[in-house]
Amino acid sequence: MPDSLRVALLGCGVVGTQVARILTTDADDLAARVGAPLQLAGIAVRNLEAERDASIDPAWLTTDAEALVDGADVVVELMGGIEPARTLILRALAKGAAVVTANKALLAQHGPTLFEAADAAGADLYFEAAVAGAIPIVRPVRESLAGDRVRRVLGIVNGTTNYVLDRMATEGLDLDQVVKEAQALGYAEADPTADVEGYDAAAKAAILASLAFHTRVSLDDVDREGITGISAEDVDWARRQGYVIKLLAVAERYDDGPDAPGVQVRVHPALVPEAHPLAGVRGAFNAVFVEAEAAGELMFYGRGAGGVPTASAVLGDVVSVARHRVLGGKGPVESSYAALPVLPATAARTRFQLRLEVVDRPGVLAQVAAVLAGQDVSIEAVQQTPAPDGIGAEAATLVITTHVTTELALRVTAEALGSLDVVRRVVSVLRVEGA
Ligand SMILES: NC(=O)c1ccc[n+]([C@@H]2O[C@H](COP(=O)([O-])OP(=O)(O)OC[C@H]3O[C@@H](n4cnc5c(N)ncnc54)[C@H](O)[C@@H]3O)[C@@H](O)[C@H]2O)c1
Ligand SMILES: N[C@@H](CCO)C(=O)O
Ligand code: NA
Repeated sequence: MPDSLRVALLGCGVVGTQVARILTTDADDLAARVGAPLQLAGIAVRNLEAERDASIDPAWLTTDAEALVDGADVVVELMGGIEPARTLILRALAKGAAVVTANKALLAQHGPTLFEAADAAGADLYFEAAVAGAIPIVRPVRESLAGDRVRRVLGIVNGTTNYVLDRMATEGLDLDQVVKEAQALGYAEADPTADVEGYDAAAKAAILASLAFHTRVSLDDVDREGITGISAEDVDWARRQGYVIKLLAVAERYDDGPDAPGVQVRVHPALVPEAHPLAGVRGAFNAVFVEAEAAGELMFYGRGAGGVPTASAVLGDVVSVARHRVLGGKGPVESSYAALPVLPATAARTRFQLRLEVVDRPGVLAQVAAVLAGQDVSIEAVQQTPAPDGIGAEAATLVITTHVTTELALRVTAEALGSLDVVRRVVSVLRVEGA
C-alpha cells in the first residue's frame, strides 16, 4: 500500500468530533477503500482544555491550525463561519492539499474565490455535507446530472424549520412555542435566526442553483423569506384545503417569456399539495426534488443535519479526494460557463393563494375579481366562508387561488386589494408550489 495520507481536521464540534471518531474506528475499511491509510494528522481547536467526547484523544489537538494545514494532504474544514475558515482553505489549496468542507455559509458567499483557487492549484474542493447534510445531492447534481438539463430544484433543506412547521401542523401549536421546543431538543440553535429567517436555506439554495444551472449564484442573489410570518391559523387553513406549509428552496430556469433565459432562486414558505412527495417530509428530515429534462423527476431524501449523518457525507468526500491522490485524477472543477442572468424576486413565477377578510354584500366578489383581472392575474379557484368569530357580521373570508403569475403582478394585486373599501384585511399571501 502507498504511504498514508495525512488528514487535518479544522474544528472539533458536532460534526468534527464524529468525523474524527469514524476516521479512527473505521480506519481499516477506509484504507481499503482509498488504497492507502488515512492518518489523522491532528485537529485544530480554539481551546485545548474544552470538554470533549471520550473518542477524542487530547494528543490530536492543536491550536496551530496553519501548521496543521501545511503538513496535510487532505484538509477537512468543519469550523464554520467565514474567517478563519476562508483563509485556511485558501492556504491548504495553495499548498496543493485537497479540501473537504461542510461550510455552506462560506461557499454561498465566497464560492468563486475558493473554486478558482482550487482550479489554479489543481486540487479538489468537495462539499457534499454543505447541502442537506447526509443526503447525496451535491454529487448527483454535479456529476450524475452533468449530461442532463436541470429545469427546477425544490428543496426542504433546513431541518429546524421543517420540524417547527410539522409540529405546528400536527399539534396546532404557535411558532414561538415550537421553536422553544426545538431548542430544548437541540435542533434549533440558541439564536435561531439563521434557520427561522431562512439564511441557512438560502445559502444551500445558492449552492444548489450554481451546480444545477452552471451559473454563479451567491447568497445575495437569493430572495429570502423565513417562517416567522406563519401563524397557527395559516397552517390550519392550509390543512383544511389539502396543503401543508413547507419552507422551500426553489431554483428554476426560465427559457420562455421576457426574462428568458434566466434563473430565479428563492426561499420562502409555500403551500405544497398533500399528494406531493415533499409534503410527506416530516420532522427534521430534508428532501430535494429535482426536475431534469431527460431524467424527469427525482427525489433525494434523508437526514440533513446531526453530527453522525453529516459525518457520512464528509467522509464520503474524504474517500473520494483521497482516492484521487492514490490513483491520480481529480474531481470536477466549478462549472459556471452558462453564466445565466439571475432574475430578481419580482420575476419569480408561481401560483398564489390570497386570503382576504371582506365585507359580505353584493358586488364584492366582482370588485375583487376586477383587481386581479387588471393585473392579468388569472383566478383558478375561489372559496368563500362565513366570517370567523370576532370580525363581525356581514363579513366573510375569501380564499383566492391563482394560476401561475409573476411575483410582481401579485404584489401589485395584493396592494390594490388591500386598498379596496370592501376588503377589511389581506390576511395572508402564500405561494403554491409543487402543484
Ligand atoms: N451540525 C450539523 O448538523 C451540520 C450539518 C451540515 C453542515 N454543517 C456545517 O458543518 C460545519 C461545522 O458545524 P458544527 O455543527 O460541527 O459546528 P460546531 O459549532 O459544533 O463546531 C465548530 C467547531 O469549530 C471550532 N472553531 C471555530 N473557530 C475555530 C478556529 N478559529 N480554530 C479552531 N476551531 C475553531 C468551534 O470552537 C467549534 O468547536 C459548519 O460549517 C456547519 O454549517 C453542520
Ligand atoms: N441548522 C441546519 C442544519 C445544518 O445545515 C438545519 O436545521 O437543517
Ligand atoms: Na449532502
